[in-house]
Amino acid sequence: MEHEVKIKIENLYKIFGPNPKRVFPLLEQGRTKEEILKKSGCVVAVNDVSFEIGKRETFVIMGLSGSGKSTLIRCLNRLINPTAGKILIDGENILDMDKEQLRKVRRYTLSMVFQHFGLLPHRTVLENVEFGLEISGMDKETRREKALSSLDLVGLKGYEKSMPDELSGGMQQRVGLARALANDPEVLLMDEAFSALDPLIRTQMQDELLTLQAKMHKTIVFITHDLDEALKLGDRILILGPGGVIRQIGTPEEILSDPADDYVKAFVQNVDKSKIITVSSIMRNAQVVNIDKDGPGTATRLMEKASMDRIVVVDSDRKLLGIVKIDDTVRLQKQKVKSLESILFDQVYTAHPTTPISELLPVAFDSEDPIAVIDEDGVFHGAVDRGAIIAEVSDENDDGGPVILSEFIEQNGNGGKDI
Ligand SMILES: Nc1ncnc2c1ncn2[C@@H]1O[C@H](COP(=O)(O)OP(=O)(O)OP(=O)(O)O)[C@@H](O)[C@H]1O
Repeated sequence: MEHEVKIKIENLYKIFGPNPKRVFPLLEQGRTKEEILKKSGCVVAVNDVSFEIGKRETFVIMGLSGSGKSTLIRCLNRLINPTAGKILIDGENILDMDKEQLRKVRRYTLSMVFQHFGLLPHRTVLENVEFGLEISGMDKETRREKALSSLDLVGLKGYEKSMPDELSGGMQQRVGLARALANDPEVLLMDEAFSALDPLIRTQMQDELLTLQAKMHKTIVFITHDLDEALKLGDRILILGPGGVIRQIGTPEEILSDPADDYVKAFVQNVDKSKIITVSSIMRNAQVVNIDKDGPGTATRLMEKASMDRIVVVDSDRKLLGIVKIDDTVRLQKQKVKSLESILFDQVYTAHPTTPISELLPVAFDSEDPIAVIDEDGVFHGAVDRGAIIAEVSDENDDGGPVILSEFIEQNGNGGKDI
C-alpha cells in the first residue's frame, strides 16, 4: 500500500430520520440498530467509522445489503451529508466546504461510477462522456479531445456515435467509466459498478479495471457485496457489518488468514485461501552462500551451524544459481577444492513472490525440498517449506482447507507420502 494518505475518515456517522442527534446517547448505551429505530424512528446507517485510504490504493468497502456501503460512499462526495465526523481529502475536511468549494472537489477531485450506469439515453456515447466536462464549463474542442481519449482508454474507440441503448451492459458501463475518467479525477468512487453485469462480462471488467489502475494509479473506492470481487480488486478491504460498523480492515490475505471475528469468519469460510494467499506471505528467510566469495568450507560451516543438509548458492547480485549439499561440500574440502562450481545442483523448484500457493501444491506433494522464491530478475528472496504450504491450506479452522487437500489428493494422489 502507498503510505501517502488521500482520504481520511474520522468518527463518521450517518443517521437517517428526524432529529438524528438525539440518537447519540442511545448509541453510547450500546443500543442496537433495531432498538434505536423503534425508540427514535431513526436508522443508523454508518456508525462511528474511521479509516484512511492511501493514494494509488484500490480500497474496497464490502458488506451485506443494508450494512451502509452506499451511504458511506455517498458521504465521501456529500451526495449524502453525514450527521457527524470528518472526511479529509488531502487534509481538507469536505464537511467544512461551502457550495463552491464542494463543486470544485466534485468536478476535479472525485468522480463517481454508478451501478446502473446513469447514462443520458438521448445523447450519443461521445456526448455522454462530454457531458460532465460541458457542465464544468470546458470549451468544446478540449472536451471533445478529452472525451475521445477517455473512450479510447476504456476500449470504446469507434462507438462514439452509438446511442446507449445500442450497447450491451458491459459497454454501457465502459461509457460510465469513460465519463468518470474524462476529467482525470484523483479519486474514483465506484458504487457496485459491476454488480448489474453478467458474470462473464463482470469478470472482464474487473480485469480491465486492474489493468487500467496499473496505468492510472488513482485512488479508487470500490463498493461491492461480492467477496470474490473484493478479494480480486482490493489492495485493502473494509468489511462493514450490520448497523454500519467496521468489522475489519485489511489486505485480502489478512482478512482470509486472520478474520477479526465470527462475522468476518462466516464471510470468508468458503473461499479457497490457496488461490489468494501468495508465496511472499509464507516465505521464510534462508541462508545463502555467495559463489564468488564462499567456498566449501564456509558452506559446510553454515550448514552445520543451522543443522541443514543443503544451502542456497547465489552470485554477487544475489541471483539464484542452485543449491549445494553437505556431503559434497565436505568431500570438496577434503580434496582441497576451493570453488563450489562443480557440485552446484541447479534443479531447484522456484516460485515468484506473487504466485498463489495453490500453484505450489503439486510441488509440495512432489518434493521434500524447500521452494526457492525468486523475482523476475532471478534474485533470491527466501524459501517456502512444503510443510508451510500444506499447513496454510489445511488450517483446522478453515472449512475450505481439507476440501482442497482431499480434492487435490483425489486428482493427483499423494505419492504415498504422509500429509
Ligand atoms: N434515505 C434514507 N432514509 C432512511 N433510511 C435509509 C436511507 N437510505 C438508506 N437507509 C437505510 O440505511 C441503511 C444502510 O443503507 P445502504 O443503502 O447504505 O446499505 P448498503 O450496504 O448500500 O445496502 P445495499 O447493498 O442493499 O444497497 C439501511 O438500513 C437503509 O434502509
